[in-house]
Amino acid sequence: MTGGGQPVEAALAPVPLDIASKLTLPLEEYEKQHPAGAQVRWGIVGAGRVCHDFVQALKVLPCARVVAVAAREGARAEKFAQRHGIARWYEGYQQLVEDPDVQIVYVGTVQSEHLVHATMALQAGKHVLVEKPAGLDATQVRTMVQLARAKKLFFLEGMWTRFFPAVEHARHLIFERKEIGEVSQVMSDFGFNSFEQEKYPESPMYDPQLGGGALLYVGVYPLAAVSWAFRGKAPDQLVGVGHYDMQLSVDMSGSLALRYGRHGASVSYGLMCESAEETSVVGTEGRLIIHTPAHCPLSITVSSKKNGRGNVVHNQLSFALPQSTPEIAEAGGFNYPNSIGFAYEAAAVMRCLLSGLLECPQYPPEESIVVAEMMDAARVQVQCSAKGT
Ligand SMILES: NC(=O)C1=CN([C@@H]2O[C@H](COP(=O)(O)OP(=O)(O)OC[C@H]3O[C@@H](n4cnc5c(N)ncnc54)[C@H](OP(=O)(O)O)[C@@H]3O)[C@@H](O)[C@H]2O)C=CC1
Ligand SMILES: O=C1OC[C@@H](O)[C@H](O)[C@H]1O
Repeated sequence: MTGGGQPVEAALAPVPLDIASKLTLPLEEYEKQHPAGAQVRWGIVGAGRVCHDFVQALKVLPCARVVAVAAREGARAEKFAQRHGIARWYEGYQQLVEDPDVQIVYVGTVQSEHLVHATMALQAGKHVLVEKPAGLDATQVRTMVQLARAKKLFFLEGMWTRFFPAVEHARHLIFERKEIGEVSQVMSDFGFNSFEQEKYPESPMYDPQLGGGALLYVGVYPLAAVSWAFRGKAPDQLVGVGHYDMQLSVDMSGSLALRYGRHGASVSYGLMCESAEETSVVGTEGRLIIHTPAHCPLSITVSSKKNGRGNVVHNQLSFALPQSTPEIAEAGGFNYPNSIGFAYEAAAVMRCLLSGLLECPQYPPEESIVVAEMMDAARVQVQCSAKGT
């Protein structure tokens, strides 16, 4: 698309990971690059908490326009539309994906429904940004990727972490400036006390039928972090243990070890308590820490190794979030930490659409599949360990 909102016709080859960091731009620069008056018209599937946060973040991007929202119940969609000044609302998602004014659909529904709703949108000829985890397993993710490619439509799993300037800069320092040498070890964790925000046991977060559980909700983040540090490669080996809530049959925490040739990674995640939430990438000549909250980070420390054990020089870098607006405050702020940072992901998506790219170099579909495969492997291991088999 060259502006003006025509559908993307040409599928372009995915951009190699190496140039991902060259797409890092301050938000104003994204806007300047767009042709005058260019707009991307979003439709929102779901009227829950993350949909609210995503729509709030779009408000800092002049190129973004939300034209419609849909919920299972009309009254809920209507209330959401009124709150955010959205022109049209629908009862049921099908009508939204058929709305000719919608160019890209944001799927923010419960995890078990991502495949259903992303497929619905792609079948209707709409580009798709689907919340993490894209699917419940690798087969589901492959199905969506294949469909998007067959229809020459944009598809991205909303692994929003990738688009935070802190992460894009970390990748630039590691892979282009080779600041820490060869990546050798990665440690990443994400845990929070879900009982503070989710009703137990009613919340979808604890319902295996709705895609609940620690691995799919939070384990996906440290696994995706390990994945970028090892350049999207699949690990040679993955072993893991974890804890299950036996009454609900849902996983509540896990610890995984991964081997990549002679290199390795460790990952832990859980829904029962708040962890330090850092990602640490250790190389032969230094290390880089993505500071907490590592799934939506604002700072990193690069440490260069000098001669002699323990002799390192640290350099901390901070990246401010986009500035909020009175309009955002009036609509009730955000439900989740640093959600205004959804603007980075949305800006990158719109930049792709406006320049005809059907896949985001920051998180190519192949990598979503690799991460889903890791989760498939982890699930088997964690289940066995939890059941003592
Ligand atoms: N990137 C991020 O930082 C975050 C991502 N997420 C992800 O967003 C997704 C939704 O999470 P969140 O917004 O917190 O959840 P909510 O419970 O607030 O919203 C759930 C949404 O799912 C829809 N839905 C569709 N079918 C069902 C069903 N059978 N049962 C219940 N709900 C259904 C609801 O639809 P309707 O409105 O039509 O009633 C609602 O919009 C998850 O994939 C989660 O992992 C969540 C938080 C932050
Ligand atoms: O992705 C997420 O899913 C669960 C949320 O509670 C968490 O904050 C988040 O970012």
